[in-house]
Amino acid sequence: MGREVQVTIENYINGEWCKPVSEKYIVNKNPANLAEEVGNVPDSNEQDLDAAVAAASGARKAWRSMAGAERGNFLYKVASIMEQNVDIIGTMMTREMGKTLGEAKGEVLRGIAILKYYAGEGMRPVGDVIPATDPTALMYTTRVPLGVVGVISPWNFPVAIPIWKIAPALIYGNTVVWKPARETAVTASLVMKCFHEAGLPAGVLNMVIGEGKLIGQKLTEHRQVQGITFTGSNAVGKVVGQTAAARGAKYQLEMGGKNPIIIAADADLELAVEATISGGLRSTGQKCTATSRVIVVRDIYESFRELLIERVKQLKVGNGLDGDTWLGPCANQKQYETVQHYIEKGIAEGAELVIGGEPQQEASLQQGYFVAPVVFDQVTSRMTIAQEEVFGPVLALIKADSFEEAISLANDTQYGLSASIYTKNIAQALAFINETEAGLVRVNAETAGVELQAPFGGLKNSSSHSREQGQAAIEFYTAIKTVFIKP
Ligand SMILES: NC(=O)C1=CN([C@@H]2O[C@H](COP(=O)(O)OP(=O)(O)OC[C@H]3O[C@@H](n4cnc5c(N)ncnc54)[C@H](O)[C@@H]3O)[C@@H](O)[C@H]2O)C=CC1
Ligand SMILES: O=C(O)CCC(=O)C(=O)O
Repeated sequence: MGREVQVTIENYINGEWCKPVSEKYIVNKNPANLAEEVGNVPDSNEQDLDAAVAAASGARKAWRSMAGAERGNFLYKVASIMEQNVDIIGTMMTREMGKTLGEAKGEVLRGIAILKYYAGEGMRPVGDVIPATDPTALMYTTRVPLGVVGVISPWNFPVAIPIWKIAPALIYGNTVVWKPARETAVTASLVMKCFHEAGLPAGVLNMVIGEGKLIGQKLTEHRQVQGITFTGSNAVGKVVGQTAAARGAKYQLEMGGKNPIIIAADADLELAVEATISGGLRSTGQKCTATSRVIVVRDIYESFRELLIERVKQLKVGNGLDGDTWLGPCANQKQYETVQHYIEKGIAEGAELVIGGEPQQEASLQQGYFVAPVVFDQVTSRMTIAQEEVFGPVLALIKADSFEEAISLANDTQYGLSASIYTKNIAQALAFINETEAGLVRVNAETAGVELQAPFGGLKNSSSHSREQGQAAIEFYTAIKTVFIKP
């Protein structure tokens, strides 16, 4: 690939592709090769956002008045268009944020499955009939959409996360203003193109690209936006929640994790090592559900550690478009610097860096944000790398004297998104399920791996205590209306 910019993308407002009012653009580069410019993306301002919110407000009435099945048909169409573009969207995702092509295409397929799932929601029951105290009356609940929903999405799952927010918002009758992460806005525009080609009525879904602290913040503050759904960092999530709450808007936050895997004394070590690697290092560790703390019971600590290191040595770091690459680069400069910061912090606080972290020697890797996957040994729960979200290919090994101590270490964090255990002992598995403070608990499976038909969300500081995906999504995107009819 040369230095030339590949594409210039635009905002999508009221059914049309629009230049940003500022006419300013930012260049997105390939994190695997910074010489490659992937696209020019709009640097929008408040006027672009106002136009998008006005379009979404204008489209509300007609969209919510349609039958659910009719709204569902649009989502089926989007899914079918996306099915024809899996390679294009997947390849762009890899070029724009670095994850391997296999993972990127897998994510597009997941987006398609989510669209189909929510398309079907348009035909499923809403509400209950509730006996009224007056036997001649009919009392029941129905659900109404919130109105305009603001979707603020991150760069780590640039297709699946926005779709798991946009699809339920639309099927339940809301209109949407979407602010994708600027870092993956070209991929976002390909997703938007699928909605456009499906013939969605003008204004129902709008996309404005720009800096989070401007467009995201203004979207959150906007009086004509009735709900805000956010996935990203805890620092920004807190501000989004406070801003929305201050003006009485509904909000939903999915934020960080510091997810533990417990390796019990009776675990199948081969399987546990595979799950640790897959959960911790796939997508270069940039998942909110990524395994970052590996809590191993003393009896098997040494054997597990040796197996893990041997296996990590085999992982091939490289450009995600190359077929033999297992691990791509960090997605952007900020993320790369964050990972370097935590590696230095881990060493400074006395953890032993057993493998990884060193600069890449291969010439082809010098131009990107590559980090060799890291395993830290001798980590204690009070160290920064055991407490703060790294969001990179860094595993922290923590030794537990007993199963009980392993659970208490697992819970020793402000976060509570996902947690897993490897054990063959049913009593231990049940104790883990009962006592672990996490919204997603997995036995003999890795910490990552969210299923679209099941509720997803965290405890403690990982979320605003709401749930996304599956039928749980209806709770955020609608309000209950209780109806009483007397003949
Ligand atoms: N839970 C998750 O899946 C994710 C977690 N993160 C965490 O966040 C860290 C930093 O990554 P960032 O990309 O900087 O995350 P971020 O929280 O800044 O970005 C997430 C989204 O929020 C937008 N945003 C930024 N400032 C905003 C504001 N003031 N008001 C409204 N929206 C705003 C961004 O443009 C993006 O669309 C990562 O190292 C990781 O720890 C990042 C991405 C996803
Ligand atoms: O584990 C997954 O598949 C989903 C991860 C996720 O939701 C995130 O990183 O934001």
